[in-house]
Amino acid sequence: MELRDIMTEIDFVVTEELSLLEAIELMYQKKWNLLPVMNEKREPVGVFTRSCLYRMLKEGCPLSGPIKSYIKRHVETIDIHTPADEIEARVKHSNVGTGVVIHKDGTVAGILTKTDMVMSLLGSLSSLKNQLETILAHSNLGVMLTDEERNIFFMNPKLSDMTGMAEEDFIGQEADAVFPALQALFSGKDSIVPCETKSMKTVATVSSFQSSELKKGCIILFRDTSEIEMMAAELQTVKALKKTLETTLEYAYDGIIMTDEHQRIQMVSPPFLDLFNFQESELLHRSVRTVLPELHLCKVYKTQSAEVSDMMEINGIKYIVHRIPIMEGGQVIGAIGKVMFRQLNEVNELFKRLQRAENKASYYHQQYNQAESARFIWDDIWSIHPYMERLKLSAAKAAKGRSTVLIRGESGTGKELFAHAIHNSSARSKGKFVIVNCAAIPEDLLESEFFGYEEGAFTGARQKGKIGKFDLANGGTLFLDEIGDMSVSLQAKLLRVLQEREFYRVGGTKKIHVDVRIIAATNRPLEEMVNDGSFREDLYYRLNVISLQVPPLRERREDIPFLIQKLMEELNKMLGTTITGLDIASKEALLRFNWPGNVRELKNILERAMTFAEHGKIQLEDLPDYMLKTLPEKKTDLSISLVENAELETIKKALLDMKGNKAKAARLLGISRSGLYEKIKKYQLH
Ligand SMILES: Nc1ncnc2c1ncn2[C@@H]1O[C@H](COP(=O)(O)OP(=O)(O)OP(=O)(O)O)[C@@H](O)[C@H]1O
Repeated sequence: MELRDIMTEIDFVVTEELSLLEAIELMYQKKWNLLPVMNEKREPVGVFTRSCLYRMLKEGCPLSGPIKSYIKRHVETIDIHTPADEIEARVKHSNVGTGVVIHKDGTVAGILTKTDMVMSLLGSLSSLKNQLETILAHSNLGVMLTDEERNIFFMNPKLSDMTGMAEEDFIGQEADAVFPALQALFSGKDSIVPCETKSMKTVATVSSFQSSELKKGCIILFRDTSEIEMMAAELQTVKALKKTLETTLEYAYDGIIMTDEHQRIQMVSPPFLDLFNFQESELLHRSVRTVLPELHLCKVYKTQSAEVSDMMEINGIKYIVHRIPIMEGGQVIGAIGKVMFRQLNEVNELFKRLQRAENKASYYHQQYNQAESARFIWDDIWSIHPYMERLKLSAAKAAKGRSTVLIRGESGTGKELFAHAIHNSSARSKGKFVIVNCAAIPEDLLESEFFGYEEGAFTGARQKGKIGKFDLANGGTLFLDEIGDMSVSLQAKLLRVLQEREFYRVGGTKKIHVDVRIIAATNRPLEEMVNDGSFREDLYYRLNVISLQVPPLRERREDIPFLIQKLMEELNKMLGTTITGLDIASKEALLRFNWPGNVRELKNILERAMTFAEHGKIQLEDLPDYMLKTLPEKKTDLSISLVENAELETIKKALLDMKGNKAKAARLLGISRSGLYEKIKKYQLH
């Protein structure tokens, strides 16, 4: 097209006197984009464009008066020698501020351009384009642009990665031919579609664009779903972990509290809430320092190290607390507080039990070390009962001689104690005190236990031989406990040794002479056994040279309080306890009980009660059921008044303090001896 053709479409207007307003009106009326500008000789000097007008309006140019001066300032002429076709091209493609200057003869004088305007517009457009390109290049979304016909004209590097194809392979292609899945997007059926690409799974979304400046078309975004799947899986794991943690906290035996890096409470276990009587809402997201200062959890935020097994006291109750910081990258990002409370008593109890067991073990160890030597003396036989005191005196006298002693009495009355004390106060006290429990050794071993055996006496027997108890006790005392339980045949052998003071070892031929003192004990009715033939009469007479009868506890009830006191002192040492006494009810129960097992039973019951006692004193509930159930009824004729009761207690105490000495007790009480005897009779204190 000739330039002339362009210009012929435009009416030439004399603009010398043209006001701006008129120029605008003219351009709008004629729908012109260009307004040729003529000089006074009606020669065209330039072209005025709509954008020039807009700019003038924006800059606040007066709406009247000639525009020539403005044109002179803002419109410039380019080189006249510019080739016509280039000028034509530039005119055609120019949007703003460009015009053609035509000479009177119709030849082109040059191009008028608003260079500064065009350049700045182009400059900002290109920097915007650069920015867009950078964003698209680094985006982790695949981006594809299509024109109105859905032909691809752009794709970013990420989409090349996703598809494994170069940009050139796509450009110009129809998008839905390359990705058939996109048809559903273009048709509006789906707003998001899965799209299999070569290297990964993606989903695609589409949105259309339309601009007067740009072409119409679509933007298609491809998103890598493996990332989303990974995030979803991670989220799932986090959710599962949270649930596990919540369940653990719910069933944790201890009180547990967790805080974040700002010391705000994030989680609390139900036992913790129970313990401090809180609702969860009162603690969650609040500062642990404010709501639970006594926990001192903030310490670990400073020290950054765990504090394990600290003792804490809240409202007078002791707890064990662990404070543990949660660290990440050398920073405290939270803390855990663990309060142990329920186990504390159990731990204490276990600890106490362990201590008792240890004490007991060392006690027995001590006793074991003392075996084969008599451990007890007269002072170890605790009693205030006059009969017992007399018995001890008689036994002490008997100890001085060489005669055999037979100690009779119910089980647990202290017969063995007497045997020890007799040995210890005898001339043989430096010799061994050897105990044989005739009821505990199997019948067929009893003989070898007594007399020992020679080397090689039995096949399979210990080749070295064995020394018997008689041998062992040579020069000392042999205590034959439970003598009534010995077989008749062995009774004969024993009798022979007692008579001849000599014996043969099992399998031996050599006579062995011994100097042994025999003390025997039994709770069996030997006389009846002699009558029915189960105990040899001659042995009975041989043993029954000096006979001591130890009375059962129920026949010497005055001894009970004294024994309780002494046994408790001993047991406190042995068990490591600090029990100070008994309450009235339990004391009364112990006094009333019949004690079939005598002192041994009393000792066992006290040991058990002291183990269970929790308040420093034994109470009724600490005594065994079997005992409480078998308590004899209170004697009605003994029902006494409060005053009498006080009197009875005072007399008992006086007797106890004076170790049963009635004369001293009467003096202590300030009454006559006969007066005391009367009271003893009245209160059946025998
Ligand atoms: N008077 C006492 N003083 C101190 N402890 C006593 C007294 N009487 C008995 N005991 C204690 O009672 C327990 C039983 O005593 P012991 O073994 O001497 O009785 P026993 O009559 O020999 O019994 P068994 O006939 O069953 O052998 C022992 O622990 C002993 O220390």
